[in-house]
Amino acid sequence: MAQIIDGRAIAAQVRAEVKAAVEAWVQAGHRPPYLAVILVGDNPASASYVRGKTRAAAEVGIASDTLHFDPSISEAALLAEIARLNADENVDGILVQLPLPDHINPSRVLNAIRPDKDVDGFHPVNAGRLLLGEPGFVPATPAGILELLRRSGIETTGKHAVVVGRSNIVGRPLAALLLHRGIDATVTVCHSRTRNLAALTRAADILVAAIGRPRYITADMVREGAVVIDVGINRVDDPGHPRGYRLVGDVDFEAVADKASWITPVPGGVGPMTIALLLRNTLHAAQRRYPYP
Ligand SMILES: Nc1nc(=O)c2c([nH]1)NC[C@@H]1CN(c3ccc(C(=O)N[C@@H](CCC(=O)O)C(=O)O)cc3)C=[N+]21
Repeated sequence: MAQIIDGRAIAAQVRAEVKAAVEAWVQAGHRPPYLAVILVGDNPASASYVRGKTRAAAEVGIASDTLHFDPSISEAALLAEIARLNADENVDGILVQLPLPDHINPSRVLNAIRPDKDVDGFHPVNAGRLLLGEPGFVPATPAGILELLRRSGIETTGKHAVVVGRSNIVGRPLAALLLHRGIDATVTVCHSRTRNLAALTRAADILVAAIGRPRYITADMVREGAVVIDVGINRVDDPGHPRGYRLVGDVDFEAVADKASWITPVPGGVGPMTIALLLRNTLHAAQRRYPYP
């Protein structure tokens, strides 16, 4: 049976560190870090993630506002809003919650955010810096995964990490991070067109599932003793549950836990780390630091 990587506990530790650093920053005479969150429309999952982020920010002493726009807002109006936040010296971090409505081009919006306020790390400048191994903002989910590995004492040097998923917010930046000096994993990136996926996932010392399909990774796809990181957050209907749904990951948890050496649960694994690392990025934005996890 695998050891469970307790993302809630590790995230609480990161948040406590951020809280202490924010206190020291304010003690030194600075105003508290400030995060502007842009939420367009009323996707219930997005609204709930945004509430989670702003609540967690308040708990560590980071000020924030959620700018909530009607789904009919034009791209031009949204860009004007970002220009205003870019120019506002009292705004340290800007986060545009994804997904955006279909009539808005997400890259045009993300590219408009000043890279030094881009606490999500989605701007091409930050993506490029990450690829080159230069200091910049690292997207919170990949940074959180590295922190989970590091704080669990899991060795990455020379290990074969197999990342399933090539999204701009998880798979690609995580692959870049795993290649960094000091982390030194050997990285394979798989995706929906990969042939014989199971043969590749079975070769993983560290398997990261960021596919977006409930319980896609089954026990036969996992090598005995592998470390399994589940990035999936899938809502599945569950009438027996108070919310009417339940969260499941991209990994068939019970069966895979029997083979793995370490595994992250869903909920309580990567999700809470995403929020904690966003807070750390916001602190670093306020300090005009280009961090490096
Ligand atoms: N611009 C942007 N930045 C993001 O970082 C971003 C985004 N857009 N769009 C959506 C995804 C998703 N995401 C999550 C954050 C926290 C949890 C989280 O805390 N999950 C809890 C459970 C929460 C619950 O119970 O609903 C857990 O896994 O334990 C999940 C998912 C950030 N995202």
